[in-house]
Amino acid sequence: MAVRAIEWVGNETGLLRLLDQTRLPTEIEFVDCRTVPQVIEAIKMLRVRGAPAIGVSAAYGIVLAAHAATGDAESFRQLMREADEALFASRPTAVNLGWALKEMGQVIRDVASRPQEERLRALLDRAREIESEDQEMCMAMGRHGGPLLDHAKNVLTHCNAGALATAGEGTALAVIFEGARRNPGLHVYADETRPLWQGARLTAWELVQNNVPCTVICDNMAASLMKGRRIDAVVVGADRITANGDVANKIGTYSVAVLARYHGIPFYVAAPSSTFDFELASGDLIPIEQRAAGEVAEPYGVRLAPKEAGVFNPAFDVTPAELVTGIVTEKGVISPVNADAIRAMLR
Ligand SMILES: CSC[C@@H](O)[C@@H](O)C(=O)COP(=O)(O)O
Repeated sequence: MAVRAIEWVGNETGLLRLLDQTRLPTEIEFVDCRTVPQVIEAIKMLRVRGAPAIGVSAAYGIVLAAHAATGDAESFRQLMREADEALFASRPTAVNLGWALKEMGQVIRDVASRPQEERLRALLDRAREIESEDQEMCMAMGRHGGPLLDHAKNVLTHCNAGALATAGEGTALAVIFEGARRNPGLHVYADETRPLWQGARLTAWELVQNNVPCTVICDNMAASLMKGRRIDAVVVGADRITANGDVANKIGTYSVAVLARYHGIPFYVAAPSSTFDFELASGDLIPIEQRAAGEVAEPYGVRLAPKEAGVFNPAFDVTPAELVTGIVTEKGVISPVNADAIRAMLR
């Protein structure tokens, strides 16, 4: 992708530049964040979104928080604690956010007593590493997952798990891009992904940019395509995978998984190790973000449902492990999915 979704601009005292994903695909606009509240606003409003991307942004958010620190170790720790808690609370489901903050927490502990320039340098170094590790994990997922699509003509994906959602080429889209390089006829169906159209606006945009043939479908069309044998595989990303292999991802993923099982179509999840949460035994323990009613009833200011109607708007659902054919990680494909296989591969 020519434009970068996330970029740290400058040295230790620089700023975080985010591609404003709410404006895509019609406008390429950036937001410059110089403070933690600006990063939190960008995460909450989905200017930056996708599990790995919000983890990387939060890591840079900690560097921004440290700009304001001038005092001793204790006041530095206090300031960092406040920033960590505020960033952590910005979105609840993707575990990458908490994972990245934990990584930064280790640096905070190590450098609290050091001079301010050293603190900033160490924090920026770790945030940059988190970003480049994510890039490498994306590449590795592509390498491991691409061959799964060698014999596919049509692949379906849901939401956006591409370059916009990560620091690299994506998770599910890294697999699909590599699949398309190996198997140039590959065509992608992109679920539009209601209510915020991450599929129609973002995935289709990325596929077009990369010259991969794609067709946008409404979320309720996959069943009919599958029945007509027009989908050979499904590849999606994940926001959190629990110890037993249950997968939280964008709302609607679960229905795609059920449909895939019914029609005998392989259903793959692509996710880096930062998306695994071994502390949660199963998917019913994952906190699911509830978002504003207006996203469903009045998207982009156009009222669709009467004001008096109730609205249910969970941002994610959980697909049980038994519906997942395999999980593509940076270490390889885990298949069939079970807790022991996951631990053995990632530890
Ligand atoms: C590599 S991104 C994987 C997931 O984070 C993605 O599929 C997803 O559900 C994103 O949801 P969003 O609400 O747009 O942040």
